[in-house]
Amino acid sequence: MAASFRALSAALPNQSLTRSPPRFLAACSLSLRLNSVSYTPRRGATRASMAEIVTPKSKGKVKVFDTEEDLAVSLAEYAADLSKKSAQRKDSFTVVLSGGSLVKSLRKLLEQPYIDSVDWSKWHVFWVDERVVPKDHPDSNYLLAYNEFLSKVPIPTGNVYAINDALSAEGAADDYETCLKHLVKTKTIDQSESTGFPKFDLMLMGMGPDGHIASLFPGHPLVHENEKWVSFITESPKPPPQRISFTLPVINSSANIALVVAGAGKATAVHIALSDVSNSDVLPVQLVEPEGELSWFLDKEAASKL
Ligand SMILES: O=C(O)[C@H](O)[C@@H](O)[C@H](O)[C@H](O)COP(=O)(O)O
Repeated sequence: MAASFRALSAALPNQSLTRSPPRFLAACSLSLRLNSVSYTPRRGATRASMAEIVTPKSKGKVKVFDTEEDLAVSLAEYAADLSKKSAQRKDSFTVVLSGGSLVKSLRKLLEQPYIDSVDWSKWHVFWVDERVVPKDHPDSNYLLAYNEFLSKVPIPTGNVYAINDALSAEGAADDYETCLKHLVKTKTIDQSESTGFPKFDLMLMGMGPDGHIASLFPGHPLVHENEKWVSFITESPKPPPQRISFTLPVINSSANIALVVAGAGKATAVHIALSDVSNSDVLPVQLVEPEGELSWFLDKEAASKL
């Protein structure tokens, strides 16, 4: 698909709201269909070029952007739309963040029109995983999100749910689970009618080059935890070793999940996740199948093996 994508993106800049006829990509193990779309996001944002890959529903909607900058523009529009729809319906918009490069990709929400139009007072922010370090430690996902995003938007401080960094990994996981249970009881967080697990409005996650999501790593037993809401790991292959993580059933009870993946180092895992190649060790990312909608935001390097 690499060559087809390059050809398509070269053709995109001069189009406006046009959609080319679907193209079938013989090179893919899955019959992926590519629709090219050039669109102008909301007033104030710059134009972005994008290709959509049509996959079976369970694999989600896949958008491939020419650049990470275009990806960030579209991600802001996506998050702002969900925030608006949710705010029309209820008092809270529950958003879950991962660590890593995802947070930087949220930067366009800090610009117009979103910074003024999003109802930040309704946002409640959680972490799908957190490193068990003090909140002011450079490895802290909370610190990263605070520095890059949370300190720049008017989300009430009481709506930001960081872990208790005075506890052990096990203690912090239990404490976070108790916090979620309380918020489900008070109806700040929705609850899935089918699974009983919390149902977050939007989960924004990165993916590691090995196909891990949150702190669910390939081959680790935590991937199969299906009772707890939040669990812990003390020997994470990605440093630091001590982490807490939402479990897969919580992740999969979400109303919306965005997997935000950029860079050539992720291309193999993206290919495995979106194609039908059979691999003996299923990657955690392959197990993401939310109750609601799954959307992939890829740059062309991450999509280069599709
Ligand atoms: O705390 C963490 O380490 C993360 O939550 C982790 O799951 C991350 O999202 C991926 O490793 C992708 O990270 P990058 O986007 O930085 O590669």
